[in-house]
Amino acid sequence: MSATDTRARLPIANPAQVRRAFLDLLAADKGPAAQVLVMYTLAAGFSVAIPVLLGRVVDGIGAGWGAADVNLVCGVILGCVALQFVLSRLGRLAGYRFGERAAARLREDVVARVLGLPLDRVEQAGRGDLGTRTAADVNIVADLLRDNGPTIVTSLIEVLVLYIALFVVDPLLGLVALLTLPPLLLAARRYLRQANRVFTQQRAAMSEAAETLAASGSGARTVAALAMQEERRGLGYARAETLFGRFKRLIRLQVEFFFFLLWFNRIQLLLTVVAAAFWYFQGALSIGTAVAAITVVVRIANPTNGVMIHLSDFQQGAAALARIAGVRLVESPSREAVPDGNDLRLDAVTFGYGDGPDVLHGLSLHPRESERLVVVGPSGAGKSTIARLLAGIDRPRTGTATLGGVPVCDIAVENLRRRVVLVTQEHYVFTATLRENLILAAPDADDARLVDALRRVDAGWAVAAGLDAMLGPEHRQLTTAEAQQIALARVVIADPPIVILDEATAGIDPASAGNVEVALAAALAGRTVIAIAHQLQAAASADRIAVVEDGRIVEQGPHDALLAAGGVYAGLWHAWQGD
Ligand SMILES: Nc1ncnc2c1ncn2[C@@H]1O[C@H](COP(=O)(O)OP(=O)(O)OP(=O)(O)O)[C@@H](O)[C@H]1O
Repeated sequence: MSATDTRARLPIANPAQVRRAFLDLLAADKGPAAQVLVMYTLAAGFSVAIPVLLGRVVDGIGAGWGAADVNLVCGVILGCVALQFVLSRLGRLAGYRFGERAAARLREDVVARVLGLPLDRVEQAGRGDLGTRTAADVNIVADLLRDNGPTIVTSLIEVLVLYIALFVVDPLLGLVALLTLPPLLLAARRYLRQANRVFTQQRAAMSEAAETLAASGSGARTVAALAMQEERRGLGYARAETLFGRFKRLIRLQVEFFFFLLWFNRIQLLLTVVAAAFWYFQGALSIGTAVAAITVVVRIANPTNGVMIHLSDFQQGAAALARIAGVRLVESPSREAVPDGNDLRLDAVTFGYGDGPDVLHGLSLHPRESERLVVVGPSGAGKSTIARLLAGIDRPRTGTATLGGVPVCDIAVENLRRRVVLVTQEHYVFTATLRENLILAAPDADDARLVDALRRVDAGWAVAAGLDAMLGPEHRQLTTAEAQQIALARVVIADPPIVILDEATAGIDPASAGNVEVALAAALAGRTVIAIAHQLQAAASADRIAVVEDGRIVEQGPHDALLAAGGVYAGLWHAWQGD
């Protein structure tokens, strides 16, 4: 199968869909979300009371208050400080709890959705895109919900309450402070627009870089065999360079905006001080009111900066959520058809990958029950594509691929895999226990059935290790032959009537070939087998051989008959024999 770097990316949710996804997250935990909001609002209220009361003390001293009055108000101020501290801590704690729960829900949801995606869509999307969405993007949204989200909400509430308080203290000074806001809002809007664009580009560049890295890593042997190291390295550097450029642009934008913020705070304070001084000397306001208003404006700077600085986090979170919610937009055709029996067949199918040309041209193939059918043909003829259509991974463009009279792609995956199992060269062993690796094939299988399957595929080493043994790179690293035995044990456990083998035994070193042969014979006994073969050795003993050339079946029959016919198969056979 050829791997390309131009992939059909998964969709990205539009702003309305992102809002919906965000509201869904909030709605799933309404109570705690409301609790966070109430605590922060109360904390902001007490925080605003402090400068207002301070102004009272200043005016009170001017009006001849005694020590008892001053002490009383100062005591109230201290009480406000304590309450504000306690409430904001409690709010933060509730915010963290809410954020953690929401992040966990999001993570579980996206993993479940990715696992439910049609296989051809997963392949088209590529590991980089899916990996970025399920890991990096979920982390960004989780951070937003846990850390920056509560900070933005607190800061926003505090800013609102402080402006209201400023108007209550002195409407004219409130107006002066408010007049400085339009330039800030305009600058924030401009910054967000640019940052959004750069951030989206940066995320895309990150996916591309991850994709290139994953493809070069998993295809390392092919890269080495085709001497493509320089090309892959060049592509990797180019993608990393693009990513670095996007990072730099984002940071430059942030630095410029933060510099603007610094000057905004200073100018807002300067204007308020000048206006307060002017109206004080005019006798329009008391010194206490001036002190209270100026203290409020000083306090406004911090939460304003908090909101502004975290706005880009909010935006990054929204962009990440758009990518996560995009996974939901992939249409998964409903698979509710129920096959009547296990008759698997291709009838006049044409198929091509993506928008590419047809690679199968009106091909028909009908494996009979318990038949051992071997499909041979030159490289690129379409053998693996036939296996994919039979296994229900891809849907034909025209013609039909049916099992028990219904389209294979319309059968629920769990139902289909009980009847048809595809074994490829890629035998994935998960970092998990041996039991967990086996039980994937039949979740209700008990230990005795698992051990029996291991014995049947001659995996004595696995029986000795025990079902609780951990497998995977950091535990027990399996050889290719051992991984293959696990894959074949899964077939025995799943016990399907039909098995499709796509180069399942390729890549095995001759020393282990004996073990694998035993395992294979055990896994295939009594089943209908469709084997895609490169080694013609396997074909000689087949019930029937189908020869594929350029997406068409050009010959069919048993080995001896095809050899005697002297056609394409005979040519391949003699070439393989080295005659
Ligand atoms: N994912 C894909 N995207 C685009 N084209 C593909 C893809 N997989 C296969 N093809 C193309 O489809 C055609 C048939 O490929 P297929 O892998 O089915 O052939 P094959 O006979 O199994 O070849 P091989 O023996 O080399 O595996 C080839 O031209 C191949 O380049």
